Order: sequence, then C-alpha cells, then structure tokens
Amino acid sequence: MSQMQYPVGIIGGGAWGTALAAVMAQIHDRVLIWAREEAAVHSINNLHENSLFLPGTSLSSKIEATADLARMIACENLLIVTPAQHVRATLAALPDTQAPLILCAKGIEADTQMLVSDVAVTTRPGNPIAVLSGPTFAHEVAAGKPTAVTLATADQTLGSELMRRIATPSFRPYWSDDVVGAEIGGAVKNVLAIACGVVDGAGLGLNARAALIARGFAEMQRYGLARGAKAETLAGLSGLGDLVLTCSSENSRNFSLGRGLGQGQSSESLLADRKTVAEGAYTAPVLLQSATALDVEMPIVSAVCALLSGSATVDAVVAELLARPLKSESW
Ligand SMILES: NC(=O)C1=CN([C@@H]2O[C@H](COP(=O)(O)OP(=O)(O)OC[C@H]3O[C@@H](n4cnc5c(N)ncnc54)[C@H](O)[C@@H]3O)[C@@H](O)[C@H]2O)C=CC1
Ligand SMILES: O=C(CO)COP(=O)(O)O
Repeated sequence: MSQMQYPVGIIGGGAWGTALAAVMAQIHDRVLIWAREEAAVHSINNLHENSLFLPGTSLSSKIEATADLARMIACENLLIVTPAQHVRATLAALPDTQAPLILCAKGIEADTQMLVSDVAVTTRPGNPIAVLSGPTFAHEVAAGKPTAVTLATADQTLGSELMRRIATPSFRPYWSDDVVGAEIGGAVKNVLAIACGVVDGAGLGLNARAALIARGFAEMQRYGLARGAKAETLAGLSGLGDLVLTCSSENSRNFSLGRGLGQGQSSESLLADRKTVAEGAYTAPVLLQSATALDVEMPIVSAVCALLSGSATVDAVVAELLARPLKSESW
C-alpha cells in the first residue's frame, strides 16, 4: 500500500468536521477523521454516528476516526476544522506532511489578531493553504442538502485541484483568489449573528434585524477592505451569504448565544460548560481591537463586546446605536 492511504483527511471531529467527513465519503472510498475526544472516535467507528457533536446523523462506514494526530500524515489533503483558537496548537502538533491544508474555522486568533490563514502560514510554512467558508449549517450539509461554498487559494491551479477533490453533486465550491476576504466574512458574521440573536431575544422586531444585517454588512465591508479583502468576496457566499444564514436561524450557535443575552442572561452562564463552540464570543473582542488599530468604526461589534463583557445592558447599547450622529449610508 502506498504511504498516502486517504485522498482526504479531516482534523477536528466537531459538528463541521463530521459533516465534511460525510460529504467526502460520498466521493472517496476512505476518509480519516481525527477527533480529540475518545468518545467521538468510539462513536464514529462503532456506531457510525458522532453522538457528541452531530447526533442523529448516520455516517458512512467509509469514515474511520482516530485520536492519533500522527496518523493524519497518511492523507493527501487535510481539512482543518478545529475552532480558530486551537488551530495553532493543532497544526504545531501535526507531524511533517506536505499535504495542502484547507482551513475551515471561522475566527480571528485572540492574542495575535491573526487570521487563521496567517496562523497556518506561520506554523506550517511548507504546506499549501486554502480557505473553505460559506453558508453551511453542519446538519444540512451532512444530510446532503444543496450547499455552495467559497474555496479560496492564492494559486488557481491548486484551487482547481482542490475543488475537484471536494465537490459533490450537492456540495459546490466556487474558487476565489481572495483568501483574506473569505476568512473575514466568516469571522465577522459570527459576531453579527450574536447581535441578531440579541435583537430576537429582546423582541426588537424584524425591521431591527434587517437594519442590523445591512449595517453589520457595512461594518464587515469597512473592516475587510482595511485588511485587504475584495468587496466582491465579502458580498459573496463567505460574507453576505453566511451573514444572512446565520442571522436568521436559531440553528446558529452564535445567534442562540445572542438570543440568551437579549433575554437578559449573562455570557458567563450561557458559555459555562458549553461543549459546542460559539466562535463569535472569542472573535468579538479581538475584532474590535483590530478594527480600532486600523481606525475602522464597528459600532455593532462594539455593542456585542459590551454585552459579552457585561459592561452594558441591551437597552443601553440599543439606545447608544440609535443615538449615533446622523450620517450618509455609504460604507
Ligand atoms: N457547525 C457548523 O455548522 C459550522 C462550523 N464552522 C466552524 O468550524 C469550526 C469548528 O466548529 P464545529 O465543528 O461546529 O465545533 P463543535 O462546536 O461541534 O465542537 C467543538 C470542537 O472543538 C474542539 N476542541 C475543543 N477544545 C479543543 C482543543 N483544545 N484543541 C482542539 N480542538 C478542540 C472539539 O474537539 C470539537 O471538535 C468553528 O470555527 C466553526 O465556526 C464552519 C461552518 C459550519
Ligand atoms: O458557520 C456556520 C454556518 O455557516 C455555523 O454557525 P454557528 O457557528 O453560529 O452555528
């Protein structure tokens, strides 16, 4: 048997990694997934279900799970699907491999303000890098429902090759050369989804939610352009597409977190003992720091930070947003 035994491997056995494994098993004979929790490994291998993170979805027996990260070097391509704050440590612990890394986390690293692609380039300078992002609730993708994503690579040849490796009749990637833009859309929309959840939880109405999506998108554009993203990427699947999805459904963990805040619960109680990740809670403070350093105004993101830290009430942040000086609608 050749050294490369798996065309695609997945690092991260949460809901999204498991859903991606299900997609890959539609087109590849063998899929290897690394999960940090032994219970997830056991469940995938023996029950063909990830009962920890994606309960209720039957998985193909072509999917093999392992808790041994070193085994992932047997994969020709690697989807990296740990939460953003754990990508650095996970990639540092991965033994040497030349496999392209397809980054799937949506967030900004807390201490460094680095995008996940910057973290990957720093940690694994020898590996080709791609970003996969878009409107993709894991349970829908795992069920084979039609889904479209952005696959961003600086090199189009690599992008075309990776698209061939991951596209299925129901999972359709579109290539982009804008790696930064694809990442910023996914990271920022998580924070804005918390804000939309707050609007829902506080009963502020659908007009307010639509206004928040539109003005939140303006914040995403301002910040993205300041970090070198392209406007067209932010208006695409990985930006506006994912913003609309996540801001309009209780299936979103970020939206649900915001809903609890809007109902008056504290972020400590909402995040305590949480097994699943609401990335926006970690991205919000670092996003605001980064925006401030770039002199980019993000009043909605600032409001989310105040609610997460408990430094302001919902009534106070809404009053403050509405009392901002009247201005042009342009970005
Ligand atoms: N669930 C979804 O529908 C989607 C999620 N994403 C993104 O995928 C990323 C992973 O999210 P999910 O799979 O949903 O996670 P999840 O919420 O289902 O599970 C939590 C994950 O965090 C991992 N984890 C916890 N502590 C860790 C550590 N110290 N080191 C490494 N891993 C650790 C767990 O092993 C588990 O895989 C996030 O960035 C999320 O925004 C992207 C698209 C869709
Ligand atoms: O990124 C997602 C959908 O595209 C999942 O959103 P949540 O992490 O808020 O559940």
